[in-house]
Amino acid sequence: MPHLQSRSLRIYADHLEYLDQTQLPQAEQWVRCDSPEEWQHAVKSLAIRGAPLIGLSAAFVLSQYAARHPQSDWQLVSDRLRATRPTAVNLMYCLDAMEACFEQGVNALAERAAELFSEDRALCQRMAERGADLLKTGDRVLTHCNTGALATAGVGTAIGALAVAKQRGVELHVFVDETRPLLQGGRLTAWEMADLGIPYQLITDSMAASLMAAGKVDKVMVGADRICANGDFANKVGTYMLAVIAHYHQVPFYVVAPYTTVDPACATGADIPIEQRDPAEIRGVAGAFGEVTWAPDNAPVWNPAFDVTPAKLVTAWVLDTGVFDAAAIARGEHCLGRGES
Ligand SMILES: CSC[C@@H](O)[C@@H](O)C(=O)COP(=O)(O)O
Repeated sequence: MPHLQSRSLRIYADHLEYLDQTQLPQAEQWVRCDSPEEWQHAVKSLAIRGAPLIGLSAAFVLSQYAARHPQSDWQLVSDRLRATRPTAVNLMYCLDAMEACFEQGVNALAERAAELFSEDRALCQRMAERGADLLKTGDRVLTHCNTGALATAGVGTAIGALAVAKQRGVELHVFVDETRPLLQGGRLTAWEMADLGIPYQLITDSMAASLMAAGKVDKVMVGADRICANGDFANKVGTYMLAVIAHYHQVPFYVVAPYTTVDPACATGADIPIEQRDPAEIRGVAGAFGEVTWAPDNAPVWNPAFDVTPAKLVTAWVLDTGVFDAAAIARGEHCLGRGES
């Protein structure tokens, strides 16, 4: 029996198992992870993905490594884990928390990782309830990428809000952006909507503008990988485009995230490091779910995994600590909750 479990992670005393998100929804395959190297491979391939889940799984991998190798250089391993994906700051948050326990030894590390896991579950619930307060029966909500239970220890971020609304009896219709190039929407969010029993329709990312022009979208809700001091935020590439068209069509645009995604050290979006990925993902479909190429071999590619949405396009930032408008963000109120849980 695992000590701790979420929709996509099982924690045992000396190893973890993850639900391989590259195989979903065709197969629900749990994979054992015994080492930092295996974890890095899983995270780079997006078998483990989503800002909170990346950070939480890293905390357990580090604690289990430390228990197995009490004499080795834990800092070196933490540095390697930290460098695996650069954009989502939750990874840095979790590793900072773990490094602060190095001197207290392996038991303290295991306890800290478990605390981070329980904390994330509670943060999800709080932000999801605040997000659900913004939704009413009949709302047609457009979302991007995957922000549900698969990506966190709890109900999720933006999808968490949809799930809580559904539990309250609020009847929604969700438009799911397919989310090119790695199809987190088409594969994972569509699967989670069906699991939650929320009516949805899948669209390609390029259909969002005409859907809004047709008056079919009431709200946009997305997650975040890093929120800056000025409210700019990084999220899955395509989010910025959605924010621009939502602004043009006067559709409210909400970002839902835990305080662990806020990075007060990033003054503006220009400070966020954006991950560049394998050109093969754009030349066709690449990854564990298959490989088909349609572009010319070696076609030059630009493949950023994330983009930055400027604060001026956001209607409100829905955090576990509160719902913040532009004036509250300008006063830095979203940064105040950082460090408290
Ligand atoms: C958990 S929600 C926030 C984000 O992590 C999510 O929207 C996202 O962009 C995930 O990107 P991914 O590359 O799939 O890890």
